[in-house]
Amino acid sequence: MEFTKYHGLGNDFILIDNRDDPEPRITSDQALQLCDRNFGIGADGVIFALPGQEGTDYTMRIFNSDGSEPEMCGNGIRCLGKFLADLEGDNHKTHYRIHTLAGVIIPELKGDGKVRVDMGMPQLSAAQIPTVLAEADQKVINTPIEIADKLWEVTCVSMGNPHCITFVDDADAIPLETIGPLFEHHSVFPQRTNTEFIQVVRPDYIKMRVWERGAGATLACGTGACASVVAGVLTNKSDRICTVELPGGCLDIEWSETDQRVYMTGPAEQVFTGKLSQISG
Ligand SMILES: N[C@@H](CCC[C@H](N)C(=O)O)C(=O)O
Repeated sequence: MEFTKYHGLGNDFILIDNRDDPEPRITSDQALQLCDRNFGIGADGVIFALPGQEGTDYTMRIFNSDGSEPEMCGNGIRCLGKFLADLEGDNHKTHYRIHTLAGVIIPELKGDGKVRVDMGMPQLSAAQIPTVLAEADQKVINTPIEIADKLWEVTCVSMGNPHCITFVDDADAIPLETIGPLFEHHSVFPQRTNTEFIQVVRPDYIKMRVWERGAGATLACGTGACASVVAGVLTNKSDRICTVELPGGCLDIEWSETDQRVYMTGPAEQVFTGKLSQISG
């Protein structure tokens, strides 16, 4: 089976051409093996380009590196946009309507090589995130939660997948490997959560470190960057148009006042193609 490796700011994925079959060619257990950085190809996730449904061009499904299936992936959908264009060749489309478990998401290939994505509207009620940190129809903004003997004020946002955002003075000082899993698996998040630690450099420039559900510390998270700007606006800490600096580079995010949708612009690069010689499971 052929595959292509892409990354978006160092958030890396194995892309599989699955356009002739609505079922992913490999199982979640096999995805876990392929993502292993010593015994497999190495990646933060496996992404499938599947046939479209409900009037869309294609469907995206993704497995995290632990084999779990998230609803959406921001860096991944930019990579998918580039992958589809590469597969379609010279006459490729520039906009794709992609069916995901988080609804229809639209990546647009720009002339400068970047990909701008209409990420849809953020969801803000506790039930939508989901979390039990507030009543089902209430927002979670600057809500205290005790983790590792410390009170953290968190703001929760769903970009189709769950995000828990904390504003800190120094993002580099956060011990991600110890604190990240405590957020991810906390009982107030019934579907676990992605966790972002945000340092506001200026209202139009924030610095983010992320612990991803099902993947751990990654170099970038597109849905996390979108959720963090939404959280910044809700807490009066950031502008609606904001650059997010991640360990792997910068993303430009806009939470539009006009249509309330979030737009993300950033790079996606092909790294290599390969063939799987064997895969068990
Ligand atoms: N890296 C991604 C998010 C991937 C899914 C996430 N780990 C989850 O389980 O929700 C991004 O760029 O958005």
